[in-house]
Amino acid sequence: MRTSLVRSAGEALRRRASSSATPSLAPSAHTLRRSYGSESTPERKVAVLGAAGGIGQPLSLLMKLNPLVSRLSLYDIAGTPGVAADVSHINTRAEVTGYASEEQLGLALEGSDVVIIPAGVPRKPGMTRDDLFNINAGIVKSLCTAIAKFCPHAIVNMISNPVNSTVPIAAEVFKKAGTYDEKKLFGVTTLDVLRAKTFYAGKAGSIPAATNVPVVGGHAGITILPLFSQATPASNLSTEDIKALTKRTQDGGTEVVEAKAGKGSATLSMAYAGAIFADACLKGLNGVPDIVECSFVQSSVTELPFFASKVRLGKNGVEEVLGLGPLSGYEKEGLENLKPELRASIEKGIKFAREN
Ligand SMILES: NC(=O)C1=CN([C@@H]2O[C@H](COP(=O)(O)OP(=O)(O)OC[C@H]3O[C@@H](n4cnc5c(N)ncnc54)[C@H](O)[C@@H]3O)[C@@H](O)[C@H]2O)C=CC1
Ligand SMILES: O=C([O-])CC(=O)C(=O)O
Repeated sequence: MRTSLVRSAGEALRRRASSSATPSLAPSAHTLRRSYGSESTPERKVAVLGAAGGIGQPLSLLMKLNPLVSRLSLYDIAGTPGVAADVSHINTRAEVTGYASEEQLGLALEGSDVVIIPAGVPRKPGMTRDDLFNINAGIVKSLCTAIAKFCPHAIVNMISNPVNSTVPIAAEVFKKAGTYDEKKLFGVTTLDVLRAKTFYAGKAGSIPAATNVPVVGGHAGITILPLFSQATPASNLSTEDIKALTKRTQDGGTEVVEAKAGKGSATLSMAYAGAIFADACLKGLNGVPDIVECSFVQSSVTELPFFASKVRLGKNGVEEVLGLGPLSGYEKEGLENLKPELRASIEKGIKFAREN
């Protein structure tokens, strides 16, 4: 039956395989200890909600490859069995289970350490992220209601747009349920950071993987504020170049939406970004020191209640929300300009959650 619990199709096969002489590509316990610095790698359950979607599928694949994950729970309202069966055949540590209907959402969530949410509709050309609000706000609200019930202590990585509103919606749902922990709710803005790094490296001639650029604010248009004055390695790009890089970073999502011409928005780069951020959360939970990523979180860095900036991750989620550091005149101006839009999106989310 479609709605029945989809135990990973290859479980029996996998058990047989792991007890056979088949060489495993999964890292040995020794490698794990070496790589992650702790005595043993703890059991960690990660749930992906919206796992059969454009982001969900490659993200599920990447989480299956992550040696920090021991259980991978894949939930979607459509198409989960195929994705779960497919991903489950990869011979890595995580045991995969698929859940294909709302009645199974509780099982999907129970015991989760990290819940990643890429469920919801993506943009088409001509739309803003806020145009997704009417559909995605309800989806996020119902998923977060279930999280409050079945895994109230999980870290939540919100990908569904508009992130500037869906994170405040999640916070309100958790507050209503009495489970809100501001240290555990994250809007995923990692893709903005990847774009800023890539575009900057292209212009400055630095190695993309060795380039760093903090991105602060929010996750839509001008609310995305890359701080190229803090980029490393430093360069002496012209003001015009910095303005063009800023605009390209802010419009990065739209660039992909237009290139896909009606077939959705960023999925592959977003899956990579989501996997990087979830990995950082897992490392933080496992006590790996100095894990810092930008994320949209409850914040007192500005007068806005939620704001993206660098965040130090630890055993309880957010360990410290870091300040903005020194800003250029152009960035200070960008910061002031983004505040009204970001405030309005936050308030829209809060209002929706309180009234529905
Ligand atoms: N934070 C970010 O940087 C980014 C966010 N996004 C956002 O991520 C979201 C997903 O994008 P795509 O994967 O491309 O969309 P998609 O349409 O390909 O996949 C969405 C999936 O969510 C599922 N879904 C819908 N309602 C659900 C529910 N109630 N419970 C569980 N699953 C449900 C659908 O069945 C579908 O499989 C969109 O809102 C998009 O705007 C996209 C790119 C970057
Ligand atoms: O632009 C979109 O709609 C999807 C998104 O958030 C991104 O790619 O940054």
